[in-house]
Formats: sequence, C-alpha cells, structure tokens
Amino acid sequence: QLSSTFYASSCSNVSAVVRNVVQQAQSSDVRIVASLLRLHFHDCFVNGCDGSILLDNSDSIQSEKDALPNKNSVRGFDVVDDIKTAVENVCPGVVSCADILALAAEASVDLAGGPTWDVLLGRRDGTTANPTAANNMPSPFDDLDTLKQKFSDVGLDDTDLVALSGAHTFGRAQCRFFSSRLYNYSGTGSPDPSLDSTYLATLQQNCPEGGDGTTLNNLDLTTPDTFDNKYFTNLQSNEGLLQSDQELFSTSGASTISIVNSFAGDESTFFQSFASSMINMGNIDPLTGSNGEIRSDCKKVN
Ligand code: HEM
Ligand SMILES: [Ca+2]
Ligand SMILES: [Ca+2]
Repeated sequence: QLSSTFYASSCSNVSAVVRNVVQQAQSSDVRIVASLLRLHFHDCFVNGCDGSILLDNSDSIQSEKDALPNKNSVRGFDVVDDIKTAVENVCPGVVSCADILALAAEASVDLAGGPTWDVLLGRRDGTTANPTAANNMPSPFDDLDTLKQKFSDVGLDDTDLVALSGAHTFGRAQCRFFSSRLYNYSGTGSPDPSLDSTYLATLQQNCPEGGDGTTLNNLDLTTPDTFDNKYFTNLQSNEGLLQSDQELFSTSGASTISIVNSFAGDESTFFQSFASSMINMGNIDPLTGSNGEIRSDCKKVN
C-alpha cells in the first residue's frame, strides 16, 4: 500500500531535502546517523510507523519519550524538526513526520557507508502515543526467545531480527544497558561467560562497578561509525556489547547462529537483507489514505 513514488508529483525532491539536512547534521555529529536510524525503529515498534515517538507531553498526550527504553536515550529530535522545517519550506503540508523518519533512516545508513533502498512512502501521522507499548520494546536484557517473540508480534521473522540487529554496527550505548554482564551476571558472581576477556577488561574499565551508568561505549568496537558487517564478526569473537546482541550467536542451538555466520561471511548478503528488513519494518501498521493526519509540527498533533 505504501509506494516509493508517493510524493512524485507532490514533493518530488523530498528525499534529497531530507538527505541534505542529515548530511549537515552528520558533519558536526558523527553519531547522529545512528540516532536517526534508531528513532525509526522505536517509532515502528510502537503503534506502527506513525510518528508516535515524536509527540511531546501535552494535555491529551502521554509521551513515549518518557518510557524506559527512550528516556535519556533516544536522541535526534532536533534534527527531525530541522528536516521537517526544510521539507515544509518546499512542500508545505504534504509530507508526514512518519515518512520523514523512514527517509532519514535510509539517508543515515547510506551516509555511514551502508546499503541504499527505495523507501516506501505514504504513511500518515498518528494522533496518539502509547507509552505502555514503548515500555515493552525489545530490551537488551531479553533472552533470545523473547526477542524473537517481540519481533514476530510485529510480523518480523528471525532473519529480520538478525539483520536489523546489525544496526548496532554504529552508534553508542550507555553502561547501564550492559553493565549487568560485567561483574555479577545473572547472580553468578562472575561476568557473562560469552564475553571475550580482553573486551571485558576494556568494558570494566569504562564502566566501573557502582558508576552512574551513563558513560557511552561504541556498539561496534571494530568500526564504530561505519555501517558494515563487522558487528557480525564481532559476535563470532564474543565481542557483542549487549546481551541481546551476543545471544544471537551464543545461544546454543539457536536458529540465528547460521544467519549471523552468513552475514559475517559476506557483507553484500547482509546489506541486501538489511535493506529488505528495513522495508519490512517500515511496513508495520502504517496509517494511510484518510487515516491520521499530516502533522505541521512533528512534536504535536494538529
Ligand atoms: C533487537 C533488539 C534491540 C535491542 C534490545 C536494542 C537495544 C539498544 C540499546 C540498549 C541501545 C543503547 C541505548 C543507549 O545507551 O542510550 C541501542 C542503541 C542503538 N540501536 Fe538498538 N536495539 C535493538 C534493535 C535495534 C534495531 C532494530 C535498530 C535499527 C534498525 C537499532 C538501532 C540502534 C542504533 C543505531 C543505536 C545507537 C543509537 C545512538 O548512538 O544514538 N537497534 N539499542
Ligand atoms: Ca509509532
Ligand atoms: Ca561498524
């Protein structure tokens, strides 16, 4: 139902306008492309790709931004507003905030060296937020079965789970999302055994026991700002940062192991799968036709 030509007559250069603003932002903040990709994920997994994550608190809205996976964690809202302003300047009232997130995600991956794809468009913006669902997003502490279930709940399969987890090839994570692996894993009194010992020592140094947990760490220790397949070779050497990353490879007998191996062995296979899984994720429950609205300010309903 979405279409790559949705804005062909109403806003033919929307992709270029979005890309330009993202590129500007990237020139002063290499991390921003990772942050923008993550915003699209956090949007699509809650009420579908409807721009719900962009809504601020108001009389009628309880914002998803305060949910645990988002608070003091998701970022890039100012850049989304800059994109919206640039798009409104050329095509007023035409392009949804939900589509802006999808376009910014594709531009971000491309600008970091990853694959390109034809973004499907035509989503409209929702008028509600769902903080409860936002709190139930996939968690870095979930076991593999739970992660698989949460993906299948939105129509995504194991290949989508592994391919999309490859987004952790760039960007940062705070100590509090993985420090449970470093000292007393699951009450064992020892670190997570599926963590390389040299990498463990580095992480312990960066995330001391009893620290405030907000220190940033590269999700991909090999190529932290490049979109490539090193995330998967890291998993093969027990250098995944989050428990939810390493589990894809280290859960014994798991169906995801062979998928990790195929992406680690051939970057073009990963790139193709990532692009098609991004389209799958972007198709989660969009509002189309006369449903929803085109927000004039991404932070609030019209
Ligand atoms: C499989 C389940 C997933 C879990 C449990 C998970 C969890 C996390 C966590 C805990 C962080 C660090 C946040 C922080 O420290 O503030 C993070 C960062 C990130 N995630 Fe995920 N994630 C998952 C899937 C995805 C997917 C599907 C994408 C996109 C397609 C994605 C893209 C990113 C990016 C790019 C970052 C870095 C953001 C930045 O530096 O601002 N993640 N993720
Ligand atoms: Ca949403
Ligand atoms: Ca990388």
